Amino acid sequence: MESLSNSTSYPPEFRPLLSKPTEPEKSIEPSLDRSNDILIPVIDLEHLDMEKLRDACRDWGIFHLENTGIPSTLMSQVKEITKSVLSLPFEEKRKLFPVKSPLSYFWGTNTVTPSGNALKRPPRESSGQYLFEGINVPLASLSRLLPLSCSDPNLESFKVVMEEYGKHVTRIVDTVFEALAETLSLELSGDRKTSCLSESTCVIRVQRYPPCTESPGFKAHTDSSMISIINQDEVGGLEFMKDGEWFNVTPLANSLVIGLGDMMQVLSDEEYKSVLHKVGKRMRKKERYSIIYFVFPDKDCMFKSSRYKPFTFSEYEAQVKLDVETHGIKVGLSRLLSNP
Ligand SMILES: O=C(O)CCC(=O)C(=O)O
Ligand SMILES: [Fe+2]
Repeated sequence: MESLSNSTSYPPEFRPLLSKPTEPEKSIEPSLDRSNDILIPVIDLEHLDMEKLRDACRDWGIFHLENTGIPSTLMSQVKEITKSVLSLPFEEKRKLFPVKSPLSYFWGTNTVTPSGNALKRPPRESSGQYLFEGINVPLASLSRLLPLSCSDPNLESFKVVMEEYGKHVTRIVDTVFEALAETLSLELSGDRKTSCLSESTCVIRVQRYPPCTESPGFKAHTDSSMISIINQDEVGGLEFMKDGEWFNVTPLANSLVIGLGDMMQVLSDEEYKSVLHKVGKRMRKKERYSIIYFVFPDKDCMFKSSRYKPFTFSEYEAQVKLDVETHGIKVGLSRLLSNP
């Protein structure tokens, strides 16, 4: 059972909503509909089956990736250090990862754009409806953690482990992206490929969802990324939409979840679709952690396709940010249709 002794590690708005340890323990929460568990395709990175990969992308937009080559010790370290850092007292997280710095701590869905960037303003009152918190870790800015790391040994490990994890995921993304290009018969030059998978804009986001009776974690959205690599823990809660219905992504040990983002939808000329997903209600007594790696194109990467007006990635990001700030939701690619 989760102890509430660490409730001060949560934002004050979350605290009244956390599950009480005195509530009766149930193995399955009534709100967690197991009938919607579904086995998404499992792709073996060591023995890539192109046909299976194409079907997974065309019919699902989301799949498990196994045999990723990430050492199991590193996987455990990533999870442990994520837990340690996010369990620091709330005020300490704010101090260590200020809102305006690249390595920023955020909480509540209204503080983060769907492309994974923290909005530069404090959370609104209404942010209590979806409860989660996280730290944005742009890989290119990790070295800035160094001066901070003397003050807390956790931070030194956080930096080292995230850098190591980042290297592995970059390798994985490279292989997966090349395979996807092959399934689409896309002839991409080296420069185009580098521009589609910009290392300078890659972001890891570590997230924590509190034990909570009623509130879900993250509202339905598509990612603005090319590809997102979700490392969810055994608590589960990740859901996606297929043929108009929500399904649970049942956690699969030793694997990563690959989700296609909006930029893959455009690059593939809609052969593949970005996956609509959310984090729903979970086991009420358990915290949930996820580590997500978003791969974005370069800011000036230009996209030309049959359905959309030509645009650069930074134009898309700006549109998404504007929509989120003015309407509270991401409108997404439909903004850029050539024939709306
Ligand atoms: O926490 C998760 O598993 C997914 C969160 C998510 O979809 C996102 O951060 O874009
Ligand atoms: Fe997402």
